[in-house]
Amino acid sequence: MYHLECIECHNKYQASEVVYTCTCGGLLDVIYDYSDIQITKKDLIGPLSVWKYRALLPVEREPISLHEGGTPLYRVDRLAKSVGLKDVYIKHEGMNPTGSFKDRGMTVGVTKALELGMKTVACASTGNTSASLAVYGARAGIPAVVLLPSGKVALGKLAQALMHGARVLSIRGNFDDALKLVRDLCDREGFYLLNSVNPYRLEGQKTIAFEIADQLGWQAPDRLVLPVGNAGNITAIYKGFRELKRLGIIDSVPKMTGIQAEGACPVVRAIRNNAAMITPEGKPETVATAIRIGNPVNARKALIAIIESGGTAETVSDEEIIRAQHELASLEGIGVEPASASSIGGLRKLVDMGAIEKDESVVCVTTGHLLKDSEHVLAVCPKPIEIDATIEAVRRAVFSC
Ligand SMILES: Cc1ncc(COP(=O)(O)O)c(C=O)c1O
Ligand SMILES: N[C@@H](CCOP(=O)(O)O)C(=O)O
Repeated sequence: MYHLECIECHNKYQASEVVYTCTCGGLLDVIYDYSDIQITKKDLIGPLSVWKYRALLPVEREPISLHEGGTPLYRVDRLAKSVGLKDVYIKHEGMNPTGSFKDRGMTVGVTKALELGMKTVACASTGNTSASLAVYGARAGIPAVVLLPSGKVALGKLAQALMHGARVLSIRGNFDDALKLVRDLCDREGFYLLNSVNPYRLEGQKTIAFEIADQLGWQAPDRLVLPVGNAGNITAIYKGFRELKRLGIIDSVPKMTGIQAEGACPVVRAIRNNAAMITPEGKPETVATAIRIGNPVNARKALIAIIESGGTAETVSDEEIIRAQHELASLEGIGVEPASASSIGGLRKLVDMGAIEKDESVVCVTTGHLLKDSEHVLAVCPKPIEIDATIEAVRRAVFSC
């Protein structure tokens, strides 16, 4: 049993209602009757996947699934040494079916759409959400409409949305404008909104916490570091860890640590200013297009997650993001898109500042795959060396520095 509840005024809504925010404007959470959920570590033996944790997911029907979740948790000792820590892991969400963590949310969200009898799904996106919605919409056999900020979406993501048959609208405006428009469109046309303001979508994403704890032998790391854009993922993962603690499966919740780009950092500013709410930024800008967001819809939930857990938030420059992306790729063989690399850049910066203790165990979430944004890769890496097709030319090119 579960219902929706406003995080501000605690007004309750039935699970069967199509509602995204409270009448007071507050964000909603899915609240379970936890006394009804009798799961122990023994019930959770078996291969990882989102649907392994079905007892903690708000869905009754057969899921629309492409085997999402079950992503690797890599121990990264060379990176750890380089930043000055002992225990660092990467949870590589780029290994999901469409190459980002959004699939965890969409498998639950699109399944919920069918359960609620919705006929069309829609979202605004900086790229990954739309790629995932297009794929899961196709899998479910229902139309998807996606609104993207014109000229600011990585080609790999755009290609996914197009190939999987979404109706792709390129908006002359930024992501925040597109989100406002799609919310209006969904209200007017009865489309099902699958941005992270939809609390059911975030339920899928909380399984990142379940998997990390599962992979660490039912222990939480001391700290979780991840990029923050629309701020849904940090709140979803925090909820996941809190639920495990409430059920007695883990003993502690990690310090939730959000990283934003310098040019799009309303959450970091709010944390620095001890503010209860963010001040939206009108012109967000960063090389990490996935987190080029000035008015994160889940800001209130994210601030609560960071403050309650004893975490923090920090910015990284575009140069730091690109350096971290190179470092993770070359030191550890893990290829991620720029937004994801911000968590590594942020980790280094926080260690240098003394804000992370040397003996903390840290999991960085890398949210999207390197190949999502190959134009960026080609722009920041050296060009291939073009030579004649002779062994002499090959040897000269191999051995010259
Ligand atoms: C690759 C990637 N990383 C990070 C984020 C930020 O996640 P959130 O919006 O949940 O804060 C996004 C998009 O939202 C993304 O696509
Ligand atoms: N980076 C996101 C932005 C939208 O976030 P959402 O979680 O609210 O859907 C994207 O990939 O579009």
